[in-house]
Amino acid sequence: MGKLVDGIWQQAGYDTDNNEGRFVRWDSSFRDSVETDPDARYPAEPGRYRLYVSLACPWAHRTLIVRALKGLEEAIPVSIVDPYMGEQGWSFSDGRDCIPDPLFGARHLHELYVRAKPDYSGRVTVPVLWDRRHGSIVNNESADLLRMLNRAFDAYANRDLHDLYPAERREQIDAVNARVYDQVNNGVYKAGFASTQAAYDEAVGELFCALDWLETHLKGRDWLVGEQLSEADIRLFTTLIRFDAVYHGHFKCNLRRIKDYARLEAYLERLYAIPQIGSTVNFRHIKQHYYSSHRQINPSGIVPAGPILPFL
Ligand SMILES: N[C@@H](CCC(=O)N[C@@H](CS)C(=O)NCC(=O)O)C(=O)O
Repeated sequence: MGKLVDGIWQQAGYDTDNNEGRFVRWDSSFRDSVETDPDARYPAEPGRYRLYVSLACPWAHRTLIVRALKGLEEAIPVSIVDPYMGEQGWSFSDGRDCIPDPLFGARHLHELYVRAKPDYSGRVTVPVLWDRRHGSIVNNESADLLRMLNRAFDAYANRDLHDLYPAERREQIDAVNARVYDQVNNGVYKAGFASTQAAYDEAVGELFCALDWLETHLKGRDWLVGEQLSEADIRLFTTLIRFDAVYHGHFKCNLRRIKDYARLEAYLERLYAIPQIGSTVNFRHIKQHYYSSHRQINPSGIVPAGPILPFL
């Protein structure tokens, strides 16, 4: 595990020492947008952009779901990193379900970051949307990428899909996203990487409080906001689907499993049953990545056999 400092790769874990044992997520660095306007710096064009993802990563997973729901597989090709994130960070390999980098034959994802910005300093994360024309990273923030994939590429989408962020629901979606991001999506990481008991207790308490709230919120509802799937559901799904298999054990989020929440479990199954969503889930990469990469919390790197789940 490491990061780039002035374009040079260095070993670096997550710094919790300066935050009383708390894991603090960094801000994404590349925040440009692909637009429908043909005169924009990054206009939507088929084949021009490439998405770099990990099938293990819940943030990257969001983008794969919207890409599949919209039928953008041909317009936006994808590279899939190896699930093991080792000393060189994310790497490309010819492992099962991996897709190497055809543009530069890169061995590691950090090579792309340096191509985009030779003096880049920061963590090297997925997802990444790469622009072949300018030879740069357009954006590496999944929340932004979801919005782009939702509308900007409509001219090249092979499937009709309703707006996942409709104007009349934005306020509600933003409110749900804010809580789900802090206490659930990032909440599991705050619990898993906490380096003091107090920081762990705080994160786990907030996480299960939020899950209890979601369980109540889903009473009489199929979706988090409104009458149809929205980006809020996709953002929650990628954490829920990993929960019982990884976060419960590896990140010590073990007060309950999703299986123990009747409505959340039914909701998770409803989402998983959507073919374009279910087909993006890869438990082999998910379990392999977390258990083998985070040696600070699982020194042996052993990937557990279970649990036995309906999805696995
Ligand atoms: N805010 C970013 C977070 C992305 C992120 O943290 N990705 C993780 C994988 S799950 C990563 O690439 N981590 C590499 C590292 O920690 O060095 C987003 O939502 O896109």
